[in-house]
Parts: sequence; structure tokens; C-alpha cells
Amino acid sequence: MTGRAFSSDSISYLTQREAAEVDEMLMGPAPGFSVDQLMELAGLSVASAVAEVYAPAEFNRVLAICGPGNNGGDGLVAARHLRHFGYAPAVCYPKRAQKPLFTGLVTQLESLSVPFVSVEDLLGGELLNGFDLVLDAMFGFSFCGAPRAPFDELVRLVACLSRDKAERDGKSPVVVAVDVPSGWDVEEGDVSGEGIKPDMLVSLTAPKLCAKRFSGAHHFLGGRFVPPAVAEKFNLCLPPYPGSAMCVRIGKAPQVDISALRVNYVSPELLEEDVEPDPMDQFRKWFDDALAAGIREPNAMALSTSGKDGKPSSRMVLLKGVDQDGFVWYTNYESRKAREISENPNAAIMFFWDSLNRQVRVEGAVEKVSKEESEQYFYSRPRGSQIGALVSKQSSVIPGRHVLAQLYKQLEEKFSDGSGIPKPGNWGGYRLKPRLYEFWQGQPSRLHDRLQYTPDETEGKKGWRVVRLAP
Ligand SMILES: NC(=O)C1=CN([C@@H]2O[C@H](COP(=O)(O)OP(=O)(O)OC[C@H]3O[C@@H](n4cnc5c(N)ncnc54)[C@H](OP(=O)(O)O)[C@@H]3O)[C@@H](O)[C@H]2O)[C@@H](O)CC1
Ligand SMILES: Cc1cc2nc3c(=O)[nH]c(=O)nc-3n(C[C@H](O)[C@H](O)[C@H](O)COP(=O)(O)O)c2cc1C
Ligand SMILES: Cc1ncc(COP(=O)(O)O)c(C=O)c1O
Ligand SMILES: [K+]
Repeated sequence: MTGRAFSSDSISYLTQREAAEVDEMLMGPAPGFSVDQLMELAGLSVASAVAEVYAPAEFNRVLAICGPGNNGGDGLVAARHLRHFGYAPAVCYPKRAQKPLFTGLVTQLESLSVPFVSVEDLLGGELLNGFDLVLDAMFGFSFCGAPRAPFDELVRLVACLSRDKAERDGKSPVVVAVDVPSGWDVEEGDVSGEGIKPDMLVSLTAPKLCAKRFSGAHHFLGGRFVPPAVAEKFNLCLPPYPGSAMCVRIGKAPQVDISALRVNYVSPELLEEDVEPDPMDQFRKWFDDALAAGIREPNAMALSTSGKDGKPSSRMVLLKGVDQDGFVWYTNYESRKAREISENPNAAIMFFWDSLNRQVRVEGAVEKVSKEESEQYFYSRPRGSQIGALVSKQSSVIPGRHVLAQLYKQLEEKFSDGSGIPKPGNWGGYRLKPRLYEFWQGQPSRLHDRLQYTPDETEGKKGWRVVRLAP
């Protein structure tokens, strides 16, 4: 019934030879990829990984240093995607490959007005300090020996950069290595001690052995194109990519200073004259915005209740209906929340729509929905969830997961003829009838917009009064 989480200890690392063999197979008769395809996906995954860690607002000026082989090609592709992501990349590409694939990549960058800088420009002065991020795409898994000119100087320059970081003013660029940190032995790592010391490594296809020696903060895997046949042939154990992501973090979780975690919200102004007179209409508008923004489960809301002891408790529930009478969700009528609601009908719900910088608070009294309404919803649920509702004595203490699995199996067998699963008597909906709403939208310097609605009656006509609250 359940899958086990991927353990980063079990991930495969490739020798230099295996890396070349995987490459060869990928471009062999089956699966028959072209180098252009793989390079495009590799470069896109590098750009995605960079964007996941280093936001364009803070790390805007990127220098991609590109080598003579395919690692350099990945750098050219990544620079193009970074440009589209809102970065301002420049490229240093001293030994240009003459194949159409590479000349095309250069033309594409030129057509985006991405500047090319020379080695002399970089070596000559402080130019490197003008960048926020250096992308090392000099050498990948075919590197061997010591870097030859002009890359010897470039590797030295980037290596100094990372080495001296502690002594500089903290403004020197971060370094992101593509597949293999340049100057490193593909298997043994930085044996000469003269390789670069990246802050981030994006391994492609599968990490190479040298990645075991990587001690920077961020290790990602990209190159989401390995078909099962190739993975099986090379016995590759690779982590799953989340959702539609082009990259996945494979290193340790980043160390962060929790107190420094903050986002400066920037949104359009939320003005009194722009909101709907009826807060339910305003809620629907914002809910539609949340749907359009692709927020996962925009109907997830925090529900706070408190029983007769006055001690509040909160949990998430899913909004399953909204109409002029209020907000509906479904649950177990013998759960903790149900007990608290039976003792005190006053409750609060809250939505937070992260990518929109929006929060909605609603307060009011709660009552059960009719049995018919609960039944109608119950029978619309997936069969598994219906059985789940029968299985779970919500909020009661149970000895272990096995109890749930056992009962689930029994009930599955009991109803294996496909007959309808009856709604348990202790399962149903609640409706919160609003008497207060607050629409919050995040703004810079914590000077957020807050518009609060409370019921109002003017000249016998029922409506809502809107006031602005200090943030
Ligand atoms: N399926 C995959 O795996 C995918 C792989 N992809 C990417 O391809 C990368 C491998 O590319 P690659 O084979 O072209 O080799 P790479 O490492 O770029 O360098 C070779 C060049 O460097 C040169 N060179 C070597 N040593 C040198 C030295 N000491 N000093 C100076 N130069 C030296 C060498 O010149 P040569 O020695 O032949 O004269 C040659 O020109 C891989 O890491 C990944 O990024 C993705 O695009 C897609 C999927
Ligand atoms: C996103 C999300 C949605 C949830 N939706 C519901 C729901 O609609 N109904 C429900 O009973 N529990 C839901 N749960 C589980 C509750 O948070 C909670 O664990 C459960 O209702 C027991 O709470 P209680 O012991 O306070 O009554 C959800 C949890 C999450 C994270
Ligand atoms: C225990 C429980 N009941 C009910 C729900 C409500 O959602 P659905 O009816 O879609 O299962 C959830 C959602 O997470 C839940 O966890
Ligand atoms: K590299």
C-alpha cells in the first residue's frame, strides 16, 4: 500500500568509463537520443537547479564559463534558459566548437543579446567581481590530466574565488559546477588541490564518483531523461524527480538560519474601492485567482476550534462547498474538532495562498449540514476514501498502522462485490456561517493590506461594512 522514501545513501555513482558508456547507450539505436536533445535537457536542468537555490532578484548577473566539449554546450544552453528565467547572463567561450549544434547555441545567445566576454577581460581585472554567480561548464566527465591553456588560468581564477570567499566582503560570486567541478579528477575529486570549490554541484544523468567528495551546500541531480532500460543496464539507482521538476536535490538539506528566513512580499495594492461589497463574492474572486495560479489544493484551510476549556486547537481541512450560507467541510463527528464544536460552535478558518501573497480569515458559528447533503458528498468520494472513513475512529489512539491496514482489507473484501459503501453515521459535514472576514495581501516592508468585513445594516438594508486594519 505504501512506498518507501528514497535513501540518498543508495544513489549510484559512475566511474569515468561508465559515464561515457551511459552517454553512448543513450545516443545508441535505443533509446536513440540525439546529443542536441540531451544537451537541451541537461542545460535546462542546470538552469532549473540554479533558479531553485539562487533567485534571479539576488543573483542576477551570471557568468557561464564554457569549455570545448559537451559540458561547455550544457553551459551555453543553461545560460539561454537563465536569460529566459530573468537572469542577466554573460558567457566566456574561448574554444568554440565548430559543429552546427554549438554555433547554433551561440547564435541563440547572441539573438538574446547575451554578451560574450574574453578570457583577457576576465583575467585582466576585477571583472569577476561584477558577477553574482559563476557557472562552471568548462569540463565534464571526459576531462583528464591538468587543465591546458586557456582553461588553466580560468580554473585558477574560479578556484581563487571560492577559496578567498571567507576573506572577501561576502560579495564574491557563488560558484555552480556543471556535472564535474572543473580541475577535478572525474573519480578521485580535487586531487591536485587546484580545482574549483563550488557552492553547488549539478550532476547530470547520475553523479560521477568525484561527487562523493563534494562538500558544498547544494548538490542536485538533473538530466531527467534516463529510460528504465538504461537504468537497468547500468544498475542505476536514482532518486525520483518530484512532479514536473527538471532537477532534484540529492545532497544534504541546506543549513539555514531560521531567523533569517523571510520573503519581502510585493503585490498590487488592495484598495477599498476595488473589492466586492459582498465578501463571499470577494472570496470567490480570490479563490478563482488561486485556481488560476495553479496553487495545489487552494481549498485547504486551517480550522481552529476550542471546546469549553477555551483552549484552541487547529488543523487543516478541505473546503468542499461554498455558498451564501457559508463554508462546508467534511469530517468525523466523533473527532476532537467535533467534540470541541459540540461544546462551542464558534470557529475560525484560514486560507493561505503562498504564491499570491494572500491570506483569508473567516470567523463564525458552525453547524452540521443535513444528512442528505453529507450522503450526497460521501457517495461522490473515491471508494478507498469511503472505506477509509469506515476504518478510522478519527482522533482515537490506535496501537499501530497495521490496525488500519487490517480493517481496510477486511472491508475491501466485505464490499468486493462492488456494492455501495454506506456512509458511517459518525461522518458528515459542517458549515461555518461567516460573521467576519479579513482579506490580507502582502506588501513590502510588512506594510500589508488588510480589509475586514463585518455585518452592517443601513436603512434596514443588510450588508457588510469594510474597514482597513493596520498591518
Ligand atoms: N548522457 C550524458 O552523460 C550527458 C552528458 N552531457 C554533458 O557532456 C559532458 C561530457 O562531455 P564531453 O564528453 O564532450 O567532455 P567534456 O567533459 O565536456 O570535455 C571534453 C573536452 O575537454 C577537453 N579536455 C579534456 N581534458 C582536458 C584538459 N586537461 N585540458 C584542456 N582540455 C581538456 C577535450 O579536448 P581533447 O582532450 O579531446 O582535445 C574535449 O574537448 C558531461 O560531463 C555533461 O556535462 C550532457 O550534455 C547530456 C547528457
Ligand atoms: C491539507 C489537509 C487537508 C485535510 N482535510 C481534512 C478534511 O477535510 N477532513 C478531515 O477530517 N481531516 C482532514 N485532514 C486531517 C486533519 O488535519 C486532522 O488530522 C484530522 O481531521 C483530525 O483532527 P482532530 O483530531 O483535530 O479532529 C486534512 C489534513 C491536511 C494536511
Ligand atoms: C481524514 C480526511 N477526511 C476527509 C478529507 C476530505 O477530503 P476528501 O473528501 O476529498 O477525502 C481529508 C482530506 O485530506 C482527510 O484527510
Ligand atoms: K564543470
